[in-house]
Amino acid sequence: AAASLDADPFAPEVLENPLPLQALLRDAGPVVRLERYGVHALARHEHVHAALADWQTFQSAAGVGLANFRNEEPWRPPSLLLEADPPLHDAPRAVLTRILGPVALRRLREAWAEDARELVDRVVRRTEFDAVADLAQAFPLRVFPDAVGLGKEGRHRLLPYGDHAFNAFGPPNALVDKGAPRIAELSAWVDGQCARERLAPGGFGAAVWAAADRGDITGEQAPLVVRSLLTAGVDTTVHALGAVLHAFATHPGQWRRLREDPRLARTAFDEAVRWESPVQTFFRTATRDVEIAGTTVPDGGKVLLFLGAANRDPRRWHEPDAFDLSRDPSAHVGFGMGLHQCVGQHVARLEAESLLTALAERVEHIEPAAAPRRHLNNTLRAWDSMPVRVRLA
Ligand code: HEM
Ligand SMILES: CC(C)Cc1ccc(C(=O)O)cc1
Repeated sequence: AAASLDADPFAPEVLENPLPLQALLRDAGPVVRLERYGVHALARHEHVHAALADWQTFQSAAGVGLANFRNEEPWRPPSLLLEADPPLHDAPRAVLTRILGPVALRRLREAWAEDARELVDRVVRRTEFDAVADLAQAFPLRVFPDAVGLGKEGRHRLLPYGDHAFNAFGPPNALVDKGAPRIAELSAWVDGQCARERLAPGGFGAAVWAAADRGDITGEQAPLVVRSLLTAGVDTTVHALGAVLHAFATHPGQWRRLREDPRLARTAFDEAVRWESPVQTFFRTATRDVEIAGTTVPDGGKVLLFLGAANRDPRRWHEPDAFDLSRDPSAHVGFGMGLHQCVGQHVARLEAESLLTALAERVEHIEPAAAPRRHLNNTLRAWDSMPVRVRLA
């Protein structure tokens, strides 16, 4: 029978430092029973990868959180991408694939590079600042809402909305309770921003509505597809940028490598997504009694995928705990894998490339100025603050 643990992956001390539990889960066996939540956990790269690739057996339509939509009401109408299986998933996915694809993003490259240079010039002049507030949060919140076509008012609601959405994938714990009082107001605002008339021409949102006009998706689906952008597109990139800045601030040799070869910016970002895994975990639901490495997961059983653990699995990675720009990080599962693999990953990479390239031009050295402070979330590995000191080039 599978090993079983009474550990709580969503306990504050584990969210603060998940590495010990990740190692415990990987070494306990290919499948581990988490008694506390009545779910099975996969933490080795091989099995996480296999489950993500097998969307028929491990579905998303019953929700990718602990809540099982087969017998529980979702807290909001399910996403047509994240919480849908084919065929419902197909058209919304095809629409976003085109809108967020590398070709479509070329038109944003120069504007985002210029925006990053302006922001970096202003921030690094202070030589000491908070890399989270002044860069990791500031840059995405400058460029992404504009790219979607949001109005100027109320953008400060995006982060807390996403923070609650990511907490809601976990169990109903104190972190979910923390976001509950505001979520009705935040949801009303976010849902309002998805209406056709609220979205500026030329943005990702307007492009979704244009797809509805062409009949690629229906008019009822269009606002939900825009909601996906607002839910998934902010907190993820904010905390991934926090991760790459923290990686460079604590690995001066890697910063030197980037300065010598700024083309490494994209690789550096994917290596940081592997090393830190801003999205640590989420679930799938078994669509039949399925045997994994000798353990049977029952039909309807929830399977918790530990992306962060898989991204540091010594069975797959040489020196997994090292942040190393010389490795090829492309097999990481930090963006997922297979049918539901992140459709916004090219947007995230362009944001990171813009910001890191601007920083590498201006900053000769970056280091921590004080201990950083983590932001706890049931799904996201995140920072609240990261004081840094820089020496200008
Ligand atoms: C570094 C930043 C990001 C990370 C780490 C990340 C991570 C992920 C992961 C792990 C998944 C797979 C979920 C699953 O398999 O159930 C995913 C899916 C998705 N992401 Fe991202 N994401 C990021 C940025 C973005 C951005 C910027 C957008 C929008 C512009 C976005 C939109 C989506 C959507 C819509 C899905 C659902 C895709 C589907 O189910 O077909 N993400 N993301
Ligand atoms: C890592 C994923 C759980 C991020 C995410 C969140 C929300 C959506 C949506 O479609 O609302 C899509 C992707």
